[in-house]
Amino acid sequence: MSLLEVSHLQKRFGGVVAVNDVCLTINQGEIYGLIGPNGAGKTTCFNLITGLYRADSGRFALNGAAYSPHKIEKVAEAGIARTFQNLRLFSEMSVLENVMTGRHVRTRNGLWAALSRHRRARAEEAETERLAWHWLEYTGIAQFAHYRACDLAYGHQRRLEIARALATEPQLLALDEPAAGMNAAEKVALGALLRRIRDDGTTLLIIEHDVRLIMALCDRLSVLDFGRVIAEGTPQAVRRHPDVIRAWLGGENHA
Ligand SMILES: Nc1ncnc2c1ncn2[C@@H]1O[C@H](COP(=O)(O)OP(=O)(O)OP(=O)(O)O)[C@@H](O)[C@H]1O
Repeated sequence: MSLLEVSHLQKRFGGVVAVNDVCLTINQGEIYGLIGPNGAGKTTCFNLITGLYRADSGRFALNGAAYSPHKIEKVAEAGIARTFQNLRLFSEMSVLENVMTGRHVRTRNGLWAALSRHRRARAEEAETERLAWHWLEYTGIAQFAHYRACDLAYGHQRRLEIARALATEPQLLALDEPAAGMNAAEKVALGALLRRIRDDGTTLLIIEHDVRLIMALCDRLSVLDFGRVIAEGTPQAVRRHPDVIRAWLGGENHA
């Protein structure tokens, strides 16, 4: 069953058509990849889906209903959470507090009420903290809960971004280059975490330059080139697609 359908998405920057008539369907419970050479339109596509940019044209449907990703908060409320290629943590806040900020999307009173002394807000805040601990355990960084985010090792900061995104209880978790800057062992561990997230019921959308990792991880993927989808399907099918070989993977390639 489809979770997110993107139809005829278009985005220009001046004379550049960054995303050109892109259609894709992400099914519930799968890991879906977006790959392509530099400048292919992956980030733009991702930013359109997650509300950072506004499309010139095109439509989105989430669980079969129209979805308009105009505002970041609306995107989170709709059940889509994302991480950023360049980490966007609250670097002076603790690891635990960072995850709690993710959870505030789902609480009734929100961050400001939580700062007040209202009894209901206090109870909600205790629940927020309990859930934040859960996500820290889940992502394997609970032992760093009281560190400042900026004092974590890079690989752990990436996990923290994932923990914070999971705290919003997303239906779709969108990850922008989650393996960037990681060593081989960290990538293997990341792959295991992402599979676990999928197996526990969250759908994933991933942009990643490490083709070997994404081919091993994704259930299906789309390949973009010059803003267009040139191939879509399982890693096995995509890897053999002549346009993909020509446009990008080529030669001894990384696949
Ligand atoms: N904010 C912007 N202003 C102007 N042009 C942009 C902007 N963002 C992207 N572009 C252009 O749109 C095209 C697609 O860029 P995009 O960043 O989406 O590609 P990408 O596949 O994510 O590339 P990379 O792998 O290098 O991150 C490129 O030609 C890029 O120069």
